[in-house]
Amino acid sequence: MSSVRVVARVRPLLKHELGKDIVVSAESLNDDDCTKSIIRVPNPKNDIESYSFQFSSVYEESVSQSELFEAEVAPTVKHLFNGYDTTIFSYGPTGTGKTHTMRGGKSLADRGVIPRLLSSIFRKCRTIEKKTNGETQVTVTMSYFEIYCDRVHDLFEPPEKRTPSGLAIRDNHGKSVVVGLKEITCGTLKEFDHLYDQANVNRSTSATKLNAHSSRSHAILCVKITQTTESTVLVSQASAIDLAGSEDNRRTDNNKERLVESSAINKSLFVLAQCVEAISKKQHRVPYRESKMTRILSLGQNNGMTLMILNLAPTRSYHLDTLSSLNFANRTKKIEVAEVENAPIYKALVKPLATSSLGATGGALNRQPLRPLAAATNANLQEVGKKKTAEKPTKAFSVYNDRVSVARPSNVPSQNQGVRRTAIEPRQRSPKRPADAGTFGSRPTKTFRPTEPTMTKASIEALIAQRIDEKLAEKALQDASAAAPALSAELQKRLDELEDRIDAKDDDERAEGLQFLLMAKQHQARGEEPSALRMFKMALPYFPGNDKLKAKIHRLEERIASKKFSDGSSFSQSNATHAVQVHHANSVNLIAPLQSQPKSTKAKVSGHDDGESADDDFAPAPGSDHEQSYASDDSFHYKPKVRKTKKTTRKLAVFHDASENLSSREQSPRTKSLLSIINSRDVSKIRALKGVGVKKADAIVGCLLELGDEEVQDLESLAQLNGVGRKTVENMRAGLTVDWGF
Ligand SMILES: Nc1ncnc2c1ncn2[C@@H]1O[C@H](COP(=O)(O)OP(=O)(O)OP(=O)(O)O)[C@@H](O)[C@H]1O
Repeated sequence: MSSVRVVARVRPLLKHELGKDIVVSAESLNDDDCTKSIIRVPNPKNDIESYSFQFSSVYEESVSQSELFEAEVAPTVKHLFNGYDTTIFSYGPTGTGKTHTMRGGKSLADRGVIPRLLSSIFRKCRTIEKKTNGETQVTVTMSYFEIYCDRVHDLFEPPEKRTPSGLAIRDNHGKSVVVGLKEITCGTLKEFDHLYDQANVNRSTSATKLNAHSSRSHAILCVKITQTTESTVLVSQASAIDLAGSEDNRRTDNNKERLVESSAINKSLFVLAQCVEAISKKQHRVPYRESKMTRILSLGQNNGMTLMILNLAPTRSYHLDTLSSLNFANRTKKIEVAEVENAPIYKALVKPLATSSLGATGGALNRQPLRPLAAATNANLQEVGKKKTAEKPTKAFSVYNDRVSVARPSNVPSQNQGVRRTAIEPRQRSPKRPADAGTFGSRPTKTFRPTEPTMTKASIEALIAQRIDEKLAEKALQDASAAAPALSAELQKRLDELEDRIDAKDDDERAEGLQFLLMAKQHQARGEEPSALRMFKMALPYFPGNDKLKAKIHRLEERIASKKFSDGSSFSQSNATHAVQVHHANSVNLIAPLQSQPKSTKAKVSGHDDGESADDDFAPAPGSDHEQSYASDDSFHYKPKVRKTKKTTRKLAVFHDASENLSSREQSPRTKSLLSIINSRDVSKIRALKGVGVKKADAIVGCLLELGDEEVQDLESLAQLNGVGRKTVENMRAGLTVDWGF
C-alpha cells in the first residue's frame, strides 16, 4: 500500500498580476534542507498568522516543465512497463496552471507532463524491442475523452458526432470503463502529437474572466501499453487527467452558459471532495457514483500508483480558493492505494473475446483480476482495517500541519513583496525520488505528527461558500435540463434506463450483449449505420435465436447496401447537423453554413428512416432476463430539433460601403452584434467569425483580457487590436447576418 502522492506546484505571476500581493510561499522543512516541501499561506483574517501544509514535494514558480517531469513522472514509466497502472492528475482552482502542467505549450521547453510521458513511453518501447531482439512487441493504444456537464464525450470524435446523452460508463471487473470509445494505436511521438492536438481542438474550452483558455471539462487520456511475447501478454495503463478548475462564481462574472458549465465542474469537484472526506473518515459509503468524474477517477479504489499535482496561484485574489484546495489536497494524500501489479497473461489461457474491437471499452485482452471495485464502498477502509493487524507503514510523507503559527517575517512574504524564489537544482531534488526506487512514491521515512485540520473561521466561510455554490450548481443544472428539448430528454431517459439495467446486470454475461445493443442504438441515433450494424452483429451471439434482432440486422444491411448505390450525392449529415446547431447557438448567424444547408437537413438528424420504427421492435426471447429491457426499446428515436426559420434574414452591406464607417457613432445592428461577440471574450464565438482562425481568436481574447474590464466600443478600436486590422473587421462583419424581425 502507498499513499496517493501529492505534490504542489505554484505558478509564476502572469503579466496582468505583476505587482499584486503574493500570499503563497514554499519552504523547506529544515533550514539546512534545500528541497521544498511546505506551502505556507497566511490566515486571510490575520496576516501575521499562517498555515503550513506539507507535501511530498513543492515546486516553485521557477521550476521548469522538464524538472517537474523528471522528478515526478519519469520514475513511474519504469513501473508502468513492469505492469503497474499509473494515474496522474492535476487539481486546483481555475487559472492556476493545470492544463499548462499536463499539456503545456508548443515549444519543446514548454511541453507538459503528457507529451513528455508519451515521449518516454515510446523511447522505452524501442529499448525493450531492441533488447529482446524483437521478441517482445510493444503496442501503445490511446483513448481520450472529456466529461463535460457530467456527460462523457470521445475527444477523438468531432463534436458534431456527439450524442446528447454522451457515452455510458460501466463497471468492468472492478474498473470503470467508458463504453464505445475510440481506441487508437499510436506508433510514434509524431503520430501522438498529431492526434493529441486534433483531439484538444474538440475539447470544450472558453474564455472566462479568470482564464482566457479555461477548460470547461475534465479531460482523461488513457494510454494502454501491451507487451507481447511468444507466450505472454502484459497490459498496463497510464491515465493522465486534466481536471477542470473549481470556480468561485462571485469572481467569474460567468454568463448563463459558462455558469451551467461552472456549476457542473464545481459539483463534480464537490463530489470528489466528499469522496476524499468519506475515505479519510473511513466511512463505509463513498459517493463515487454521484458524478461521472469521481466514478472514473475512483480515487483510492484503482490499484496502481496515483500522483496528484496540486496547482496553485500565488496571488491574494486566489487566497480562499488556495486554502480550500490545500485542505482538499491534505486529505487526499492520506488515501492509500494498493499497488497491485498486472501479471502477464499466458496466451494459451486467453479466451477470445467478443469485445475485442471495442478498444478501451472492452479491451482486446482480459486483465488479470484486480481488486473488485465495490462501486460505492470504501475499498480503502478494508485495507486500513487490515493494516491495523499488519505492520505499520513507514512512509509518512503525507503529514499535514495546519497549526496556526505566528509567521516568521523572513519566510512569509508581505504584501507586494513579489517574492521570486530560486530554482531548485534538479540534482539537489533527484535523491528524493531515486530512479530505481522499489515502488512509486517511496520516500525517505520522516516522522511527523499527524494532526487533523481544525476548522477555522476562514475555512468555515470557505465551506459555506462552497455549499452555496453547490446548491446554485444543482439549480442551474436542473434549469438547464428543464430547458432541454423534450425529445432529447426522453432519449436521454431511455438510454439512462438501459444503462441502469445493464448496471444492475453487471455480473451477467448477457449484460455485455445489452451493452452492444446500447452502443448500436447510440450509433444509430448518430446516423452511423455501419457502426450500428457492427454492434448489432456483436450483440447477436448473446441473444441466440432472436429472430427480430436477426431481421433488424438484415434490414440494416440492405439499407446500407442500397444507400451505397443511391446516395452518391447525399449531403453529409454531420455537416448539416453542425450548421443547424450553429444557427441555434447564436442569435447572430454565420451565413456560410446556412446557405449551404440543403432542405434535407430539416428532415433528419438521426440515421432512422421512415421504416425504422417498424423494424425497431426486436426483443430478446420471451421469458429471458432481458425481455423487460426491450419492452420499450423502439423509442430510441432521435428526432431532429425543430429549426425555427427566421422570417427574413437580410445580408447587410459591409461597413465600408454602408453609411457607417469605422469611427461612426451611429452603430448598425450588425456592428453591435459584432462588438457584443468580441466583448463576450468567448474564444469559440470569436473563432466562428468569418476570417478568424484559432490563433487570431486567441490573440483577440488575449488583448481583451489585457484591457481588463474595458470593452471595445467601436470598429475603429476593434481594428486596432493586435493582429486584427481593417480588413479582418470587414470580413467579420461580412460574415454576420442580422435578424430584422419582419
Ligand atoms: N508554470 C507556469 N509557467 C508559466 N505560465 C504558466 C504556468 N502555469 C500556468 N501558466 C499560465 O497561466 C495561465 C493559466 O493556466 P492554465 O490554463 O493551465 O490554467 P488551468 O488551471 O488549466 O485553468 P482552467 O481550470 O480554467 O482550465 C495560462 O496562461 C498559462 O500559460
